[in-house]
Amino acid sequence: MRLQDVYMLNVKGLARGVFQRVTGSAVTDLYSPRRLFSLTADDCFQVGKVAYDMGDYYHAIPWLEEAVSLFRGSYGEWKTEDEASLEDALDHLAFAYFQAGNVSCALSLSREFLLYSPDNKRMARNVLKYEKLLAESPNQELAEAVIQRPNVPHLQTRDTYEGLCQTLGSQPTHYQIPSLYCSYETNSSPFLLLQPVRKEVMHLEPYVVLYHDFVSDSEAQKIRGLAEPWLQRSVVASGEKQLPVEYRISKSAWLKDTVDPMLVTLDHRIAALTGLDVQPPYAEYLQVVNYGIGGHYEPHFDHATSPTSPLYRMKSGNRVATFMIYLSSVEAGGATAFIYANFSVPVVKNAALFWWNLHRSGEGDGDTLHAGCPVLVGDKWVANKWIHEYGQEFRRPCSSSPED
Ligand SMILES: O=C(O)CCC(=O)C(=O)O
Ligand SMILES: [Fe+2]
Repeated sequence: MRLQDVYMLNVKGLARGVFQRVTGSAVTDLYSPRRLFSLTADDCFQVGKVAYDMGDYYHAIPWLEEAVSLFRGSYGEWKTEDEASLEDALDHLAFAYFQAGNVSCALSLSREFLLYSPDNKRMARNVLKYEKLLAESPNQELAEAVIQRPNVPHLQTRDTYEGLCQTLGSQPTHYQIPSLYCSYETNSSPFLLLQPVRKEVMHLEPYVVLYHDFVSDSEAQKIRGLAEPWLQRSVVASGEKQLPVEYRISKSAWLKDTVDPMLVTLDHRIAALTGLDVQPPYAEYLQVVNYGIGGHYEPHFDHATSPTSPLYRMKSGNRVATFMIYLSSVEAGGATAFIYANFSVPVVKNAALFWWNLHRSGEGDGDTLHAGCPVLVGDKWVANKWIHEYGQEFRRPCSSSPED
């Protein structure tokens, strides 16, 4: 349902196995599967039932509609794996419509139910109730109640966020801005002089750059393999505690440099490229993150915004910068969206995204609000290296100007 909302997918299409965004009359393919895997009536019923049980009729109705229409089409053909039937779907859909204020739909579906189960007393009572309601206020018949999508209270930036996720990172106008250029980065490091890294400036304020082929395929695979046995549901800082939350759905693991010498090499490469000190305690261990289908990280800041944040336990200040490596590709979805800066970066396997979270004054840069869009198809892996303020005093000198 999250995927359906964020990518504006239509239920009929999903049930047929296609991933299309439908806005008005425009239809865009977000993913073209090589083979169509369609959903059964029972599959659609199960999805609708999840929403129904939460009282979320906005999502329940289209899924139950699809279930009813598929069950109708195959009535009499009984599939052994089916848990539900046309009657179950009609029953749930009728009640969902009633709850949503559409009594006439509730009535006709209930009558249809009685054709198949004429002895059902509960349904017979419902039919009488709906008939009475309609007789009392005949306008109900016309009431095409529009149900609102359940609101996600903490996500005020939802529309911008979803728009940026839907474009899947393609923002052509950005490539027409001359200050956004590509170059070979050596950063005066002897290490990089021998093998420069291809740098793509994505945005200036906040400064966000993408380093292509920062790791090799085998390094990415190795990092994923090292983390895999340690993966656990991701948490976020909430006050002084760390908690699992709906707005961050992924698994993650911390990898100490002592786990494998390759991680030391990786640190040296990050240090050469950023010019920053990434030795503990000036940077955190590598955090490897895995998102499954529907996994996401809604808009957030990487730096602490409260003085009681557990991020300060390292006693090396706030997170001055983020260095995030894409350890996999994805088939669809999963872009990294910068909400206020209004751009998104597609998942580019082996590339690394770097940005400053803090101004030179030490103040958090509110324009770095960003998110990991839900994965539509695929298995997304990233690794975060969070670099702290202390240790960088001569590498990124501070400034009193709040703009710097
Ligand atoms: O997965 C992404 O694209 C973003 C991840 C992120 O922002 C984080 O882990 O803090
Ligand atoms: Fe983040």
